[in-house]
Amino acid sequence: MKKHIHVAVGVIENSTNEILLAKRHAHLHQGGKWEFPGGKVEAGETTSQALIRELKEEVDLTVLNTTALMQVQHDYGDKQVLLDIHWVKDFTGTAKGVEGQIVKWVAKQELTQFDFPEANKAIVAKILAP
Ligand SMILES: Nc1nc2c([nH]c(=O)n2[C@@H]2O[C@H](COP(=O)(O)OP(=O)(O)OP(=O)(O)O)[C@@H](O)[C@H]2O)c(=O)[nH]1
Ligand SMILES: [Mg+2]
Repeated sequence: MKKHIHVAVGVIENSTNEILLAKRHAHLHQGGKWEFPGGKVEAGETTSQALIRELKEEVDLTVLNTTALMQVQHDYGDKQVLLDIHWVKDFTGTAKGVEGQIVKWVAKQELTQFDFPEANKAIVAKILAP
């Protein structure tokens, strides 16, 4: 049976309106592509709780609050994902790739130049025309 996974995804925006991207490790699903940091929602967590946990684990940011932005469902063939995307503007700390991944703050207009997983096209469109 195909795997269905629920993913909390953060569009993290800093005070100069840049968005944080991370590069997925080559061995992961959709490896080598850029992503918005986040990860799987675990049993008993809200999306916001999952995102707050993941952003600490992955990029060492302390998030105080998130706001729901949109949901995107996508079938990769091997896997079906439900991306639950939240805006994150309320955080402290300095972003770093805790798991050795490259992280980068990018101006919104430059987002179209990055190679994202297919499901992310709708997210980039929403960021550019909210
Ligand atoms: N984090 C994240 N995942 C995305 C994005 N777009 C997208 O299709 N995905 C997919 O959603 C799933 C998220 O899984 P993940 O690898 O981040 O999950 P995780 O952090 O909990 O990792 P884990 O597998 O080590 O527990 C992957 O299949 C990934 O390909 C995105 O922008 N950010
Ligand atoms: Mg992840």
